Amino acid sequence: MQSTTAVVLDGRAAAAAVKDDLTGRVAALRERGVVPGLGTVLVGDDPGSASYVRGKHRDCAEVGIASIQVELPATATQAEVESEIARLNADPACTGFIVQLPLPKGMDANRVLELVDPDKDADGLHPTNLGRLVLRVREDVTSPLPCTPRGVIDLLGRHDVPLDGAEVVVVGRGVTVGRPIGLLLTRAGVNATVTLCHTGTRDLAAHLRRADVIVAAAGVAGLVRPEHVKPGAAVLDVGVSRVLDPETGRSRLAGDVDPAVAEVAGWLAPNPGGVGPMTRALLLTNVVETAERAAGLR
Ligand SMILES: Nc1nc2c(c(=O)[nH]1)N[C@@H](CN(C=O)c1ccc(C(=O)N[C@@H](CCC(=O)O)C(=O)O)cc1)CN2
Repeated sequence: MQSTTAVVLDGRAAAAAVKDDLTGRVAALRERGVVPGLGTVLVGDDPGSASYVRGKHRDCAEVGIASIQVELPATATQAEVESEIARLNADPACTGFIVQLPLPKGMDANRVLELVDPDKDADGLHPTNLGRLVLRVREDVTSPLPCTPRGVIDLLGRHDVPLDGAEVVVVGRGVTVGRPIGLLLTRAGVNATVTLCHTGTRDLAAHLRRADVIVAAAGVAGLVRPEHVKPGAAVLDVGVSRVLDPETGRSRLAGDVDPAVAEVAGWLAPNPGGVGPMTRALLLTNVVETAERAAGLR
């Protein structure tokens, strides 16, 4: 039995609080005749992606956001996906939408993301919205922000994890987490110093050992081990990969962080139960904020 010392950054509890707040805001919008609606575009039959999309629509039902679900087979062409994007851009019932990533091999995901109307970009991944995040270092960013990085910062803030002047090491340079999170964490008012590590990083262990905060989003099971973590550091496990469980002989999902890190870290966002539920909650937040802006409430 391991003795756990880290404070758990409980994403399920935090997401419940976010959704509770959103429920009241959606009701206020509905009173004004505005019904926020989230659209999702799911291409292919990846069971993980399908399950994430189902979760997003369950969340919508909980807070009163309408759901629009588009599903295309793995054989769909680029043109078919693009025509669904055009349809959602034009649909007044859809106030925000996402394209579930990853798209099947061979599809140009960047082109698809660029076709989403930036004012309906519930993921904050359109180049215009990412560009606004780059440009607005000191003022508030009033455009949608990428959901997972926003969830990470929200979770840290709720637990008073110090970020001002903190050394943050992010592992993974993907577009949904690694690349945008540095932009959010280095904004004036947050003031973290961010190192973005990736598969080309020469001495990852050395970077990890000096971090006050580690955000592990590499998709490599058990990558961050207790000997990599400075005592008292905050560790957020965002990575997901599939591994073979030697005890059951079955494959299962695994995070990037060895659970034994809880004995060294000051705070730990586990996976599952940490950042994942916040990704979903902040997606709803983006949808509600977009509708509030359109209704002149922000
Ligand atoms: N268009 C996007 N695609 C993807 C994103 C994204 O933000 N936008 N992120 C990930 C997947 N993702 C959301 O889409 C996501 C991943 C995990 C979870 C989650 O709640 N996980 C649970 C565990 C799984 C479960 O219980 O079902 C947890 O961590 O506790 C939510 C959303 C890639 N694609």
